[in-house]
Amino acid sequence: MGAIGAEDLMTWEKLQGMGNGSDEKILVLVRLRPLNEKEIARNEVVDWECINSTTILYRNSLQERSGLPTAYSFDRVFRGDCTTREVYEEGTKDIALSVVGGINSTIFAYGQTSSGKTYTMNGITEYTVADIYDYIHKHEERAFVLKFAAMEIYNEVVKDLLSTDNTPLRILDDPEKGTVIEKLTEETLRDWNHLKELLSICEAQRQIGETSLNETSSRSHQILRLTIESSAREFLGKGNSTTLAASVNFVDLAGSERASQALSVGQRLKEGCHINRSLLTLGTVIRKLSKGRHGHVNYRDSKLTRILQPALGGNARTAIVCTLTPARSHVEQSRNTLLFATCAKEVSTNAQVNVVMSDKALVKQLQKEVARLESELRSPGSSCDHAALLRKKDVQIEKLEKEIRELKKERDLEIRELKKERDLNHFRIEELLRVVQSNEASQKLIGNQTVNREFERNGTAVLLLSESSEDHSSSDVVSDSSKGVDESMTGIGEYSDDICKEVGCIELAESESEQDEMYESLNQSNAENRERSPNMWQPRYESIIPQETAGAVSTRISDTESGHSFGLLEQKFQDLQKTVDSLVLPYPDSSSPGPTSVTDSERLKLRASRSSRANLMTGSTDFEMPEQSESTPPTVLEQTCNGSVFPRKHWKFPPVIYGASNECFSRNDSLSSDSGSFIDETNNKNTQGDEDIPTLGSFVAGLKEMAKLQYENESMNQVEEVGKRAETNARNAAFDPVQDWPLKFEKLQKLIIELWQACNVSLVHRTYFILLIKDDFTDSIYMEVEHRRLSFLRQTFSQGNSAVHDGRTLTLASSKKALRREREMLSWLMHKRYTEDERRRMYDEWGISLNSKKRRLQLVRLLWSDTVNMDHVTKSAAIVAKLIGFSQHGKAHKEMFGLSFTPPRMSRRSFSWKNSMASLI
Ligand SMILES: Nc1ncnc2c1ncn2[C@@H]1O[C@H](COP(=O)(O)OP(=O)(O)OP(=O)(O)O)[C@@H](O)[C@H]1O
Repeated sequence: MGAIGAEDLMTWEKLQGMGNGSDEKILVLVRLRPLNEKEIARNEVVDWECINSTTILYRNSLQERSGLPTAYSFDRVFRGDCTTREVYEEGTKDIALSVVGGINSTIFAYGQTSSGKTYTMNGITEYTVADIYDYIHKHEERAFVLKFAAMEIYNEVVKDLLSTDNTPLRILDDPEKGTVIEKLTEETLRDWNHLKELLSICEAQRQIGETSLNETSSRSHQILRLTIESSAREFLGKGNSTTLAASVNFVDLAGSERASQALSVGQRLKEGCHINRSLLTLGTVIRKLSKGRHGHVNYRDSKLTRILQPALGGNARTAIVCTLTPARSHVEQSRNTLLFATCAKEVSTNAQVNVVMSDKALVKQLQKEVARLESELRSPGSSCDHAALLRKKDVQIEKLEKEIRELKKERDLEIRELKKERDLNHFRIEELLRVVQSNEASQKLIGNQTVNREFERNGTAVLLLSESSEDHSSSDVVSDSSKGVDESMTGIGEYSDDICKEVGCIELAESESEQDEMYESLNQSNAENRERSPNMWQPRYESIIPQETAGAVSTRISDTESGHSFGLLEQKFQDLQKTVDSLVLPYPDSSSPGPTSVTDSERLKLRASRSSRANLMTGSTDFEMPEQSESTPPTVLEQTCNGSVFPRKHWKFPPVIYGASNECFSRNDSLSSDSGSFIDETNNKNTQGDEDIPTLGSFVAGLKEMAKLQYENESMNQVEEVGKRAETNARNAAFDPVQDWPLKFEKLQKLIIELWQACNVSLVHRTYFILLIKDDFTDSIYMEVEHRRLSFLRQTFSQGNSAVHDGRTLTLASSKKALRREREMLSWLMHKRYTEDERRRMYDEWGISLNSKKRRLQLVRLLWSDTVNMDHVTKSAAIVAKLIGFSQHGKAHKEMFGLSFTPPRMSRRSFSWKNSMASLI
């Protein structure tokens, strides 16, 4: 069964003028019956009046004041004196007879018990069937087949009224036919009399129920279904006939006094045990449908609504006759019936003519449809439309693909950034863990150490912490007493290295107040110690506390634009340090004695060292030395090279020299960030220890300084550079700085290594540099600047000139001397960092006889001596790194100290040092 085609519809419309497949509201009729005998006997008052053909009015003066509506309008209302014939003719006939034209229809009778439902429905059924037969007789050109079925729904059980078998019937869902009742008797009517017989059977069946159970008739639903199929006689037997098929349902519902509860709330809903489920669901379905066909409609909640689903918002024309009892005593039920009717009149159905086509007719129909579509495709206008549509779609697809590509790119970038951040965090955590572990180890070490104070040969007092467990090999002791290095000095190195250096590198940002407190503590302790031993603390302070710090650099440059940006970088750096601090804490200090026994002097030293590192790393400015430092004799270097005295500037290692140009080197206000880590070379001959090793912090500060100076220089030359750039770019059109960097890196690295050697640059500096600065393009700025500085320095030295840096004059001779001192210090550290076995293996590897003297010194002198062999360079760097306690986590160090930076994406045309520097900010 399916919707009829246009031609068939026209045929039907000609016949009936209806069934065009559009939405149609349910027809709602209200029939008021007259007072019955009992009611008259009770002197019931009639409160309802049909004031016209569509409106019924409640006339009770008391109720009028209750605020409830008094007038109700419907499609048609019938007074008590109206006959059923009138109700049929003027109300339901049109809908009921739709069935002959292939349109499903349903007529409901709804109302409270004894309101006249059965009375009305019996009449309507009879008149309809009579009219159907009349129609059949008048349309002999068509062959009709009538089938009749009847059922009753009681207590949600479906019963066949044409069968004596009381077995409940099942409701099934058929994919083609929709909802069907299994095994329901369907009689093909022979004639009108036959139908009358069947109706009698139904009545009898219901009658049985009525007698066996009180009120059954008012609590059961009866559905009489008449199905009509019709075909044009001329096509019958030819295989191409079209059949119209539809059913009309006559539904006599249960008494609505139960149904009213479905429309009520509160107290009445509690009477659930008496509520007829099918009526309740009918009310709910009608209410939902009255608000439009939105959302789920619970047809399947009851047998009635499931069976009559097409009549409730589906493919059917529907009429509801609401019957009313006029008596005042039933006013509440009457109102509920009118409420239901009001909802029902808002419900729409969509009836269509149902046609059953023979296979042949179906093929013919399909062929016609194919022909129509082919002709559409062939017509030039439509194909042109298709082409245009396709082009439009193509453009849309392209646009979408582009958007997807963009989004993908953005996502990839984000992922890359996140990965970088993750890696950085990973390294930071590893580094922190390492430092925390070192810190713990250091604290244990302090607890185990014994405190010794000895006066050195030069009369300087130092605090010695020697580990009782330390086993020193006499063969490895540097015997040159003139160097002032003694085995008993080991403790200093251990102490400062484990506590001051490693912790100092991480334990960075001290608050200003804490620094002040430390400074006071230092002064106080100094004063006390001066009383005990006037010179005792002096060298120590000199060796530990820096005069200028990396922070001084940022302060100094903060006036300039580039300095301001550089300051931001420093700020970033400090933020990181704070985070590190929070992770490293609690750290034993004088205010919170740790579990180990640490003397005041040890604590003092610890704090002094901490302060120095903190000061160095945080970039705090002008951490003034205790006044004793003022009396420190000027270094030989300072006196001989510069001719003037620079209090508190002490150099022990070959200087790490930075500076963009002559002016930069000679700037008196340029404070070397690493100077603070160099100690007096004359006064401290005997106090050498690895605490004197330039820290990674100082190295980093130096790198930043040189990069910053380069940036400043670039800024000054910017105008000039812009002019040259076009020419350079044109010349280097095929040059990609990023892609070509690895090659350039190799060349630069070679040159730098040679220059280090030529300029006697500190081995520690070389090691830091080689381990931190790799062939990553982001490091290119440091490589370039280092190369420029060294080139300048070698040129200066070769001309016999001296370079002035940080107020100090540097010459080839002085740098040589400093390098020699550094080698001595490193040789002394060798027995600390390497076991005897390890040292022996190294001597063997480096071709040093085990019987020879000063083997450590011999080895250290070999380090960094070959500028061509990269294997030699790598091994040298590894050994120096181990000696100075520098971990190989180059990347972690770079990230931690803010050395790593990603240059902005640059094209060949825009590449410049300024861009590289800008990315530092
Ligand atoms: N319009 C009417 N004119 C005269 N008598 C009527 C009318 N309507 C109903 N009656 C009479 O009222 C009585 C009850 O009618 P009917 O049985 O049709 O009510 P009902 O609503 O079907 O009740 P139930 O729900 O209990 O089956 C019947 O005796 C019937 O003849």
